[in-house]
Amino acid sequence: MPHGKTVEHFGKDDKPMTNDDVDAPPRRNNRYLLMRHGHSEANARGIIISTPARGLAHYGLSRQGQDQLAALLAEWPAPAPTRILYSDFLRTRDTAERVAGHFGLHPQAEPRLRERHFGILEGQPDSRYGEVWAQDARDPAHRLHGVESVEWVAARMRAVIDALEARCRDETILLVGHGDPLQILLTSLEGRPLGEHRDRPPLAPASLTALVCVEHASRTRLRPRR
Ligand SMILES: O=C(O)[C@H](O)COP(=O)(O)O
Repeated sequence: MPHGKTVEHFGKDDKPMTNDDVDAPPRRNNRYLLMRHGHSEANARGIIISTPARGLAHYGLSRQGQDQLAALLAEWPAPAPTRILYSDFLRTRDTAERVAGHFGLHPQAEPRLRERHFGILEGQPDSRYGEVWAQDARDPAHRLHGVESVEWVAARMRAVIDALEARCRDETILLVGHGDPLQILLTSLEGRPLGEHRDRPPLAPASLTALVCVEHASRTRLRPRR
């Protein structure tokens, strides 16, 4: 399959979008859209919020994140989801509920989509991600600072896809999650070494990535055409 920038007509209203990456994927029963939550209060404060104790009830979308969601929903650059699963952290729940409301769906909480647990770095400045990511590149099984290993994150994220493949057919399923877990999932699905997950361009808040799909043999980062 070719690599490079292409334009593909993709979506219920046939809006063209760019895709920066085209890979040969396995055939799947469903189409998947991966979404990072909108900009959050934790992102705004530059801190790591990775534990259910804090993340389930606090640190929802910032004003910037709410605006990102409104803009995305005004010009949704993908097929309409038929099912939405989300990490039950507040920032992802809020994101999922806004998308679900727009499409008239009832989103389902899926704890396996939660943020990677960053151990003793919880509440620390997000500048500390770098030391974990550096160690990830050396050893995807490491638990430096008590963080959840890349291997564990990959396993629980892959399990979500596997379960959906087993029970759903021909659906467009939106998974709303967090930066590291989604990057790790993509790296795993591409069959690349898990330690390379931060070699991918970072997924921006409120970004949408299509993981293809029955009809379309490509993996596509989606953007409305400006
Ligand atoms: O990838 C990252 O920078 C962190 O996982 C951020 O987590 P978040 O997506 O919950 O902000």
